[in-house]
Amino acid sequence: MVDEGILREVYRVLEDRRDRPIDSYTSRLMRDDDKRAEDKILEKIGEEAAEVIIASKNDENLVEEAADLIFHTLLLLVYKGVPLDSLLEEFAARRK
Ligand SMILES: N=c1c2ncn([C@@H]3O[C@H](COP(=O)(O)OP(=O)(O)OP(=O)(O)O)[C@@H](O)[C@H]3O)c2ncn1[C@@H]1O[C@H](COP(=O)(O)O)[C@@H](O)[C@H]1O
Repeated sequence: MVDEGILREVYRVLEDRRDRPIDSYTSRLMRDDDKRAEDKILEKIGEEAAEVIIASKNDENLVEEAADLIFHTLLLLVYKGVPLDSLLEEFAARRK
């Protein structure tokens, strides 16, 4: 069983791609070029959200599509400089 530490690990890689860009998918998304980085990431989130809806309706690939949506949302948070702990604290604060 994989534990949730994988999310922290991936987050750390994304912060590294932001701070020390290489030729990779996430570094490219976080770089301003012909399109602004933020717009590229937001566009991906829109696409992935639509794919989650389709996957759910068709009962097909829901886990994969949800992972894509969550991944690109994490990428946005990284790009905006939000620490993972802020997200985790927000969930913890909502816990009743
Ligand atoms: N978890 C992911 C991950 N999930 C999804 N994706 C990418 O997100 C994209 C999903 O977009 P689509 O489903 O629209 O597929 P696509 O048609 O290939 O999309 P486009 O590339 O054309 O936009 C694909 O290119 C996937 O490869 C991811 N890319 C990277 N990671 C993690 O991020 C880390 C850093 O990635 P790199 O920047 O590639 O090193 C990796 O080590 C992984 O742990």
